[in-house]
Amino acid sequence: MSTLVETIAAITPVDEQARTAAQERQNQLTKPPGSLGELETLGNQLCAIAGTCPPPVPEPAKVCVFAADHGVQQQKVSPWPQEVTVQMAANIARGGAGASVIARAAGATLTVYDVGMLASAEGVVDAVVVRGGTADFTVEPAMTPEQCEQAIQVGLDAARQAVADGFKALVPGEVGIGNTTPSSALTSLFTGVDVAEVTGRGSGADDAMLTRKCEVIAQGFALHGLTPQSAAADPLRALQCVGGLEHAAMVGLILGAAEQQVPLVLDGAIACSAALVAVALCPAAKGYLIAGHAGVEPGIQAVVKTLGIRPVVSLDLRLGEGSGGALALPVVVTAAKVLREMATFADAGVTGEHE
Ligand SMILES: Cc1cc2ncn([C@H]3O[C@H](COP(=O)(O)O)[C@@H](O)[C@H]3O)c2cc1C
Ligand SMILES: O=C(O)c1cccnc1
Repeated sequence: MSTLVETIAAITPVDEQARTAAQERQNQLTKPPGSLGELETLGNQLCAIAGTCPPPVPEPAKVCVFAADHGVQQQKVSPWPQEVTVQMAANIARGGAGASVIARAAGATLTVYDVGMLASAEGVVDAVVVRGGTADFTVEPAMTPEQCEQAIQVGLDAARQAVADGFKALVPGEVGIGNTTPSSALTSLFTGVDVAEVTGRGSGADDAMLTRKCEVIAQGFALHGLTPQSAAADPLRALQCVGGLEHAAMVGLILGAAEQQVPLVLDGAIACSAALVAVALCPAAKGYLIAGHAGVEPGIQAVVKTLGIRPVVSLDLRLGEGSGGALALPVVVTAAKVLREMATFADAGVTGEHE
């Protein structure tokens, strides 16, 4: 079981030579060059991740859903009662949630990990860091440094186990009532974009609640002395002060995927905010990230812009749970198959020269 420090040291940048080889192959395939658009870019990225062209087909995939509760919900930042986290974790594990259905449709396996809900839930892996979840970050740091480290380790271990079990792509998912508030806090810190611009209605906040979410985040920043500069200098402290246990676990999953050199297909605003922390900790991890979808939460846009990645699907989702990442999986698989299965001009006897 290697630690976060060892994992970061083991992550290598993706292979740019393999990306170049992939682009050359794209140009030999029986299509006008560039005609498969961003599917080509995605296929090329899969080659860079695997270090080989054509790339392996990234299936089967595993969706790892981390479930936790949030002390900041004491400030009423979500319209839903906190017990919904446990209830939904059980529902996701049972197969009845949105992400369960979408993962099934994509042929992906989904596992739910409890990293700190109010209570245990049936069918959910016990990886509890602290029962009851984080502390209210308007009063004290959300996590102790040890809790934060332990939650990251849950994600790292989940990634390693998944790859050891034969999974070829990973999707981070989450459930946690109130978790769009810590997500917006992290996204604002690591993009430098104003809190108001990256904070949305989450699971249904009205205007008054939306305003309160922004105020609560500002309060947290003031209490913990957090600025984009301090977050960049010490990303773990920012995560520990205003993040959530599931955010920390997703940071671990993302870094674990990069270490294992498998593609990591991001979900919505919450997973995207964790990706920013992972990349702040280890810039080389960026090359392994695929933006699953462009959803409704405004934070997603700020993240994909900062990371320079383009969402695969855009269907106005605002669910989380890993749903948007899972929905993108068939497209990611297709991008690999194009490079593996399309005939070249030479193979097919099609004239490749043109004016
Ligand atoms: C029934 C239900 C199912 C969900 N599945 C994901 N979320 C999503 O909504 C929550 C975040 O939004 P907020 O910050 O507004 O609480 C998280 O649980 C997230 O996974 C759900 C929310 C609800 C209510
Ligand atoms: O973008 C998301 O993942 C999201 C949006 C709203 C609520 N929960 C999650």
